[in-house]
Amino acid sequence: MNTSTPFELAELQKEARMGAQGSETTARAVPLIDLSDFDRRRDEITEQLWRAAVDVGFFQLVNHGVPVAQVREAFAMSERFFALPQATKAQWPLARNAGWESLAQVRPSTGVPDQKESYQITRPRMAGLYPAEADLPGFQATMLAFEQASWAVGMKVLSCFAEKLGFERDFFARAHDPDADTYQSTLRLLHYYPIPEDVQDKLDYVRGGAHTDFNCLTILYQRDGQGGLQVCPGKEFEAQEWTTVPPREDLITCNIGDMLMRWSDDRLLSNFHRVRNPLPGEYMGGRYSIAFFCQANTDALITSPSGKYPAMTAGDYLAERMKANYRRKD
Ligand SMILES: O=C(O)CCC(=O)C(=O)O
Ligand SMILES: [Fe+2]
Repeated sequence: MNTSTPFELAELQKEARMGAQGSETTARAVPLIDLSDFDRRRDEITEQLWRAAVDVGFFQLVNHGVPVAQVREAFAMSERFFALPQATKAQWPLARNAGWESLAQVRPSTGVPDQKESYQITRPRMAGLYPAEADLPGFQATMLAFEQASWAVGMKVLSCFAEKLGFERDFFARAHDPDADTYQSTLRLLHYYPIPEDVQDKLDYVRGGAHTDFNCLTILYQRDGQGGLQVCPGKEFEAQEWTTVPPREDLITCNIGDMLMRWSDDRLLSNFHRVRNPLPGEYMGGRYSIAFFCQANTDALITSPSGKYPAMTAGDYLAERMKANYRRKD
């Protein structure tokens, strides 16, 4: 664990203290919220989302409108992508949330690289970063459709938070305008490497280090049987008790990110989460997950109504967080 906290943002100072193993608890549950019949049930759903967001900061959505066939298709494409040779993927190096990296993300909580590779799609920044159609037929179209479907779920949830915060219903949809060239929401394909046999009984718990997300809201897809995700609610971060988030392919896991925490004056708290290594006897193969980060457009000004946080554009905010995560590449 890092003992010094050489970071300026308050979020990063907190994060640098979250690298310990902590303990696991089953005492709290991840709230499950049904989005079916959304327009008619909007008020009821808004109350449920708000309670989950305020109490725990993470929740799962069922009947969210993204067909499970589409989720499976996205995962199948993701597996095909990561199966490409390293040298091929290295042609699309990560820069500003677009492109591929392997073992490059060092979370401030752990100081060691996450045991994963990832590929990020931030639409306005993708020139030269997609595989050729001949090499991976249908990849780009599948991922762009999935990005759009995920954006729609994210904006539905954020529209409920907007109303509770006293903003216009479409406040966040405008701040995440997908047609603007300042758009910076990101679809991230993740692949945690399979655990080699010779270290299976020597693992520490870190596969992906503890962190809060930098964005407004995360939409996360997991695969049945590929667990490991754990969360620690923001308001309980001192206790460092972690709860497992069930990996179910029909659910979307959501968590509040730091942009929304600032925008809501800390009424909505971002939550720490991590991916722990499998324990002896658990599945030791690769873990695939897909995240969609609702990140306000670069020119959106994140203000804190009480003045607790200085106003900052979402572009500057994200750049600062990225710098702290990819220090070695600066
Ligand atoms: O892979 C996961 O389940 C979590 C990924 C994550 O937290 C992230 O990329 O921010
Ligand atoms: Fe995350």
